[in-house]
Amino acid sequence: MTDPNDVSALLAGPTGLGTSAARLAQLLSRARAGDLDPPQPGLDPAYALRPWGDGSGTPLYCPVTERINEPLADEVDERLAAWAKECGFDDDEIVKIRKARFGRLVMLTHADCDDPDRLLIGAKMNAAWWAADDYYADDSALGAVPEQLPPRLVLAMAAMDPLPRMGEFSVPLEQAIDAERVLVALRSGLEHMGRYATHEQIQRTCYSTFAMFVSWSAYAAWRHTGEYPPAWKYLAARQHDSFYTSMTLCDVIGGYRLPAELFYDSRVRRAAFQAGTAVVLVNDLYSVAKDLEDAKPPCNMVLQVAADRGCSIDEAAEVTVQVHNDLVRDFEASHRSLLPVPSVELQRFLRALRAWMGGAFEWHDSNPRYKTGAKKT
Ligand SMILES: CC(C)=CCC/C(C)=C(/C)COP(=O)(O)OP(=O)(O)O
Repeated sequence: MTDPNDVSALLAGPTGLGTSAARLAQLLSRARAGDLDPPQPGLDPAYALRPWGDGSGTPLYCPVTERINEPLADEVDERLAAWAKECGFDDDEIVKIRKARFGRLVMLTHADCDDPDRLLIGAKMNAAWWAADDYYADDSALGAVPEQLPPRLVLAMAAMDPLPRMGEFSVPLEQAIDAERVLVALRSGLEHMGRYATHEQIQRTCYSTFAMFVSWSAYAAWRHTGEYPPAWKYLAARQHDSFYTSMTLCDVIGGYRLPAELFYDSRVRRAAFQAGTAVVLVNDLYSVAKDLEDAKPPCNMVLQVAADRGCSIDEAAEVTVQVHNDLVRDFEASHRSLLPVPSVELQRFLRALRAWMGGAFEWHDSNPRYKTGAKKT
């Protein structure tokens, strides 16, 4: 598998002479085989204009995919499937989890980590978030019911952030969590993270998840009333329902700690939201057909724009691509403006955000989850 600008892996991959030398050797042998395309003129080689979907629309301006290592992805996916069984997912559900390739997602997005056990943190957490999203929030066929969502999310928060003991009232709560595979997955994924993360890193992830749950509750209200939001309001919800949540794992998986005063610095936070929202727009572009198949379609930027403007899906997709491309350019500018900050951790984190965007594009583009038979209207 080739990415035209994979040479940026040299800049952004794991540090260490052995790793860099191995990457260099790999790239040289691919260059000799004519396997690398030249960088696109005028672009930072870390970015490319990437055709998406059937290739007929305006390309996405997106970071390149920095690392593709299929055996590593397979290893993480194997471990993830074993864990999903322990959590209580049934055989059919495990087949779906395997197909979604969350192990491959983290191999692609966390290009600065070669350790399958650390990558497994991201695979477990993303699988658990997506399970909550599918089973509770989005997918009617899997039992998502808007009216039941907020109470279900309350238990999800309890699973992630255990309550103090409350005598007899703790017993039914613990039983309810133990009996529900999605809650077990959230709790267990976070426990795995706890083997590597500080308390502060864990709580960052918890609270960004809980903010995400507020957005899910807004969608549930909109779906329940049938009054879907205009695109601007949908984007306000997407700020916290985005891959920013997944990106809170970047330093933990990368094996370092971005100090809180930098993680929460408004400039860094803005860059992370730009990155997280950009990927979520990629997700919306790839999800249109899947979302339209639902009896009560979930909110989606393309669908909201089409409804607002009374335009076609293709036209609304173009608008979404422009918003995405502007966000990525804004991220690039944010990254550039933060380069003078003398923190190795911050510089690694910003590169990790960029790598996340590039890897997530590749994952969406190649994932069967986003290839459905539905026709565009
Ligand atoms: C953080 C995380 C992976 C949460 C899962 C839900 C989420 C924020 C997504 C980005 C997925 O959004 P959406 O529900 O639109 O995704 P699908 O189209 O169902 O894949």
